Amino acid sequence: MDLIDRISQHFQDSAQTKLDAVELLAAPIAGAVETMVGCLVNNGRILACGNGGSAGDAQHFAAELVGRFEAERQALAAIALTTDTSILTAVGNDYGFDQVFSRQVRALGQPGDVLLAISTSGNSANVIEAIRAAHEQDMRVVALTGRGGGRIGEMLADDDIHLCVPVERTARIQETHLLTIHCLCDGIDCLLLGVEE
Ligand SMILES: O=C(CO)[C@@H](O)[C@H](O)[C@H](O)[C@H](O)COP(=O)(O)O
Ligand SMILES: [Zn+2]
Repeated sequence: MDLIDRISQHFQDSAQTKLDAVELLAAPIAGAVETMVGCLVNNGRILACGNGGSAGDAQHFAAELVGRFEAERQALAAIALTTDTSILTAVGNDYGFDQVFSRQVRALGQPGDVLLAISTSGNSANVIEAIRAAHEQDMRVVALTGRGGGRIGEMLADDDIHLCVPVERTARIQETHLLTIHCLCDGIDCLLLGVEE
């Protein structure tokens, strides 16, 4: 397969993964939008975490809420737990890397806040610990996972929301996570502003 063929295959696979997932994910994404808007209008905050590409996704989401997505609106309260290198190194060094997000959830999270937990495998220990801390703080969890959901899928509470991309390949899961994040941002704007397009 030459490079052009490989690139074409990536585009085909990515598009197909998204098309295959829409039936499964549309309703729970809408539920996640309602949960997030309910949190935000009650002065709650959305905390977001993940590793590697998913750290980038957490930051992307927070940027679109604090800044904006497509429509002009008020700033919305979202914090990526992946950005403060002093906190990440201090907590990682003193308590272990598994605690880098959970410690921040315990510091910042309040009842009624939402944790956006992102893991393609559903098995990252620091994301699992963050979910555990969120439950202790009476926060709701919206989990973006893949590959069947892993341990995260098994630990979610009944009123949490699981958005699991039903494929194995990390790149495809991440690409569908980003689309999902844009659907969340669009849905939040739609409910807050009545944005049509
Ligand atoms: O972006 C990629 C691979 O596409 C990597 O940086 C990937 O995010 C990292 O290996 C993460 O540590 C994977 O963690 P997770 O998604 O399984 O929770
Ligand atoms: Zn990646």
